[in-house]
Amino acid sequence: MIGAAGTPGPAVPALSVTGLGVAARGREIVTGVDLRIEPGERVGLIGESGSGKSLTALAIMGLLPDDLTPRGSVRIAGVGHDVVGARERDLSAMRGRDVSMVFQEPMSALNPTMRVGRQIAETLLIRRPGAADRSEQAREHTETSAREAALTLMAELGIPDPASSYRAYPHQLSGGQRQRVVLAIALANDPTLLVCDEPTTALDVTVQAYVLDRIVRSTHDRGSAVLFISHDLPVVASVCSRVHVMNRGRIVESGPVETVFTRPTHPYTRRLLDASELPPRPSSGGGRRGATASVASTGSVGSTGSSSAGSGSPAARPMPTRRRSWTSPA
Ligand SMILES: Nc1ncnc2c1ncn2[C@@H]1O[C@H](COP(=O)(O)OP(=O)(O)OP(=O)(O)O)[C@@H](O)[C@H]1O
Repeated sequence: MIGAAGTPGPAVPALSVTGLGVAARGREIVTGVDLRIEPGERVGLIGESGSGKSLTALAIMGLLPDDLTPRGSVRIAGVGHDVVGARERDLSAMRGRDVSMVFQEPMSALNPTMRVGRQIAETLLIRRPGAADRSEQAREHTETSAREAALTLMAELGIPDPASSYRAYPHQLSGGQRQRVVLAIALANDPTLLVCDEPTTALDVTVQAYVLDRIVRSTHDRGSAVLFISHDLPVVASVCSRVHVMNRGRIVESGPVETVFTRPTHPYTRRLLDASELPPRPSSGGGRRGATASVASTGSVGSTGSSSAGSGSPAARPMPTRRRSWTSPA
């Protein structure tokens, strides 16, 4: 395990999930999920549609709908309570401060009637301890610094012309720009853990590479751990160092991306890989054509570098750019 600064990390994991289950009307949909993510580490969660990835993510965020019941344990570094069974007040304090989430569709995470810069600045203000109690003058100063911090974040995430984008409403931005605003909100308080659920699936492939690159770089710079959910295996290969494979609510295989994607042991993982756009494995018979292009050519995610998260380079490994919609490998 390697910490964000390239030195052996502390014993406390960023995320520790033990025996997580999610039940609907007594029927368990997610069962016995164990996950551990070290500080600064990026870990993928893959599996076909309906395998339970999103429910796992929502349970980690304490965001399950009322008709679903979690069990087991979800601990996040710096949070003094278990997420499972916590009060809504504690969960809401935790979200945005210790853990943030980026969903597939940015519009669902943004307030359509508020300027985007204001939405980023408010996240900074709300989470700043004591912000509401300060004198008017001190508060004004805090608001000015929040605005400046929001502009800096927007520039960091490659939102063009931050000063004028700050004043834009969500509908005035492109999908890729909106997702970068969501990312800015998610990263505003340097969360311990960022959960990404198909963060680039709705984006055009060229924008996708750029947004992925920003996710990798910005979380690396902050030492934030990432749980990265995707059905797109090349994307997972480009972002993550370890991966968990989920099938029918259970994790069936886990390991370093390089191992799982080249020498899978579970038949379900093999089927997933065979249906993916990853280059053929030596043992897979070579029936599939491998993708040839790498995002390295765009100077983006996965150009070179170590496959270990937080080891100095934010990049993981080359990512083939050809992609298609997921279909069940079964
Ligand atoms: N509120 C609910 N009540 C009952 N079943 C649900 C509920 N929400 C989700 N499910 C079921 O739980 C299973 C897992 O859903 P989940 O959304 O976690 O899958 P997923 O792996 O994220 O799929 P996708 O990649 O399509 O998002 C699915 O069969 C889904 O229909």
